[in-house]
Amino acid sequence: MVTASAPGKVYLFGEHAVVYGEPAVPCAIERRATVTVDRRDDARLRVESADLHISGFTVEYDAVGGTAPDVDAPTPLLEAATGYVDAAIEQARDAADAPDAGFDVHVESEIPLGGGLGSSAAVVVATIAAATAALGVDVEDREIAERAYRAESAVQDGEASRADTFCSTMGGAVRVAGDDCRTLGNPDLPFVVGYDGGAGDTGELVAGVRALRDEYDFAADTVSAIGDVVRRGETLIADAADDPTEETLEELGALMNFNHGLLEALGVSSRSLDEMVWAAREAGAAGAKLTGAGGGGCIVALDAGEGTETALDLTPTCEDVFRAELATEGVRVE
Ligand SMILES: Nc1ncnc2c1ncn2[C@@H]1O[C@H](COP(=O)(O)OP(=O)(O)OP(=O)(O)O)[C@@H](O)[C@H]1O
Ligand SMILES: C[C@@](O)(CCO)CC(=O)[O-]
Repeated sequence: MVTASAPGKVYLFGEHAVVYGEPAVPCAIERRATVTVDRRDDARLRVESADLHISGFTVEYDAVGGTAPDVDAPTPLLEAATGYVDAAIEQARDAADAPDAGFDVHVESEIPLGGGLGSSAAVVVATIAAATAALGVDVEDREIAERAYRAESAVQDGEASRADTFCSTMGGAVRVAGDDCRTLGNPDLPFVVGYDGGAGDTGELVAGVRALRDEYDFAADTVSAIGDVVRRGETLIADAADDPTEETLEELGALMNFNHGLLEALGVSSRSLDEMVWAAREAGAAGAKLTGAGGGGCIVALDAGEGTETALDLTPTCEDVFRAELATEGVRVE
């Protein structure tokens, strides 16, 4: 039995635009997905996740030959339950050259599903790390990240960037542009997260932005403008390494506000996300924006004081609010 965990993330800047090669800066946060795998004697895969909203639901199916799982549940639900774990196990088998390896997989996660905190990336990264360790192969972090990207990309029909999976693997703040993935160290940023209890469909939201960008030059320009915001923002990250000054936080916050406006223009915000963003700003946050794919889920604000937490607590559309510590450690075998 091997257990591995990997962190979720918030985007300081750059989601969606990163799908088109612009840079993005996600930061790993101390909310982790933990995956335990057990080798089986056969080639089957059994996935168990307490966090999926299909209570008591486990799936067991033949991993070889694509035999459909023998359970009475609608296909989309099944795909949601198994898709990412399945693709991650496929990557682990490939890394270990063990195409017939079967596993019992147990997933536990502190990351809300589809809420913009990178739940799928964390599950995929932790699954690959646990399963490769169980198969006795030593896989470097960069290879885990690349394989996790391939797994996400396969599930999301090729519409994924390397940002979520690289960040979850490496921890800290990272910069991703296309296949250029770098670590940026551990900025000391006072992240506050507000969660509306909802979720967005990443695939649909990414497809929506693509359609806008194809139809309107100004939508393509909006995507490029997000890239400009990121290029400006990343120059401030080094200043935020240790006890950032108020000016650094103010400028980072202003750029986050700008980034949110551009995402809003691309149609990926929602009323509840906007309400939480405004509650944070009015409470004195240096800046606030949605994080991740959008549509519903989480916002991230920068506020070293108590104001944003108090204001979000009082915001009717906000279901949960918490201070998010940077996860300096990425994936780890426990
Ligand atoms: N604990 C879990 N157990 C099993 N599958 C999970 C778990 N958490 C996430 N997933 C899978 O990931 C999917 C959500 O991934 P999706 O990329 O849509 O959102 P996200 O990663 O949380 O948000 P974002 O991409 O906006 O950061 C779920 O539908 C499920 O298939
Ligand atoms: C919307 C998006 O940019 C981030 C989702 O967390 C999609 C991706 O980068 O794969």
